Amino acid sequence: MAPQTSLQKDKIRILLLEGVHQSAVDVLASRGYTNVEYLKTSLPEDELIEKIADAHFIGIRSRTQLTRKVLEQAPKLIAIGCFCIGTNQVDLQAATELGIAVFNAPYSNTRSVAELIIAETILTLRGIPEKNAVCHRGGWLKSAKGSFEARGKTLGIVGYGAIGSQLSVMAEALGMRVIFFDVITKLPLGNAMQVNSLDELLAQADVVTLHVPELPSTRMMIGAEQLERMKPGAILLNASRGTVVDIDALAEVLKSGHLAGAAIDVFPVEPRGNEDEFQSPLRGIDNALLTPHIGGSTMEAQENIGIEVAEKLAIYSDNGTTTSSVNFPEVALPGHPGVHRLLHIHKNVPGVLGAINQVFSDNAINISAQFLQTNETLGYVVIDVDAEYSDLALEKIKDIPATLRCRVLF
Ligand SMILES: NC(=O)C1=CN([C@@H]2O[C@H](COP(=O)(O)OP(=O)(O)OC[C@H]3O[C@@H](n4cnc5c(N)ncnc54)[C@H](O)[C@@H]3O)[C@@H](O)[C@H]2O)C=CC1
Ligand SMILES: O=C(O)CCC(=O)C(=O)O
Repeated sequence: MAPQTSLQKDKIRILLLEGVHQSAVDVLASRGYTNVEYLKTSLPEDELIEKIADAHFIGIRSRTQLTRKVLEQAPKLIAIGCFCIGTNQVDLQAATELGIAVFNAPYSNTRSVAELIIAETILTLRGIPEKNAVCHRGGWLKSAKGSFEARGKTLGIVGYGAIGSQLSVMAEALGMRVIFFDVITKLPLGNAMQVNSLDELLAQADVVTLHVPELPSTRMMIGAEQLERMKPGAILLNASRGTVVDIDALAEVLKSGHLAGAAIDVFPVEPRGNEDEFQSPLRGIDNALLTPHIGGSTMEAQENIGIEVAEKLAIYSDNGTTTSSVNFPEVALPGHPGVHRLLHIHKNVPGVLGAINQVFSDNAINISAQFLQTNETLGYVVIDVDAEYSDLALEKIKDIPATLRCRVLF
């Protein structure tokens, strides 16, 4: 039988947005979590605030914005599951300050994105987006002009992380020369070569592909200047985040012919769901291959993500384990048969562990096991105690200054 938590499991409310895969619902149900509200789209802020007010867990993809304002109105929220790689849609600092754990699936859709980029590299080098559009209008663009093999061309990867490095190996298998730029010195796979600057990469690459996270330092990293520095006839691919590229400047260089093509999966503003209109300055530009943020949307990836993130949420709820959390100190905890488990999340300031232990000493409560892990901001203390003492201990440790959240697992 699954362990009980501080609430009956059917009282634990889970809000799943953006059509996360059914596998998530199945995993949660198999662990006893059936109080799930499932929506196919993201929600506008006012509706999100209304729904999150009662939620203990929320599952989102890339569209839902969990801002500080939203999180401050989620008094019961224990954890957030990002059913994707990126976590830029969550105000991580606010989540941390509020003691809310954040989980994601850091590798589950890596392969899907890399495969899409390989396909787009070939399609854009052949001018297929434009030829396809012309055919749809009844035209016939049978010509080799502007069509190239991928073999022998230079692929410039910006961000050599999980996706960038996987892509590197696949592109070399096609006979491409691979260069990459990353802010960190990375071990190049195969014959790939790290270059020293973005400008160096832009000057050499026939195809530039972006795989950086959304950060203040990556916002608009490809603007008009960088686009001008790309080789005439080069191609830009973006499946990272929409804020990384100045989309108006990109529309200009596609119209002017400086770039031969682009494939764009992510946009500064994306529709909330499939019913909303997609608006972009790239609409109507034939040599721009546009996709609706589906880099990670394959059946394989979505099913795996559903399982991975739902398991992380359920395990955290069941026994307090935070392994691979994005913002919490990581603790892999054993089971706690026969004892109650107190979870105490606090600001990482001196003296909290001492204050907690003082409570146990003052009240003569025996500790069966204790775990402590901290990161820069948070301290996470887990204490197993005899069942009869857990209510008293919870009451006392809740009042310790610097406490953010505190709960007991039965
Ligand atoms: N289109 C889609 O559906 C998907 C999009 N993504 C996006 O792709 C991004 C990358 O994913 P992963 O490769 O898994 O991330 P990762 O964290 O493994 O790699 C990112 C790399 O970018 C580098 N980097 C950071 N700032 C940089 C800068 N200013 N210049 C150059 N390099 C920089 C990092 O050092 C790291 O090596 C995610 O953060 C997400 O936003 C991820 C999955 C699906
Ligand atoms: O599938 C999604 O909704 C988002 C995919 C993505 O961008 C990510 O994993 O970071």
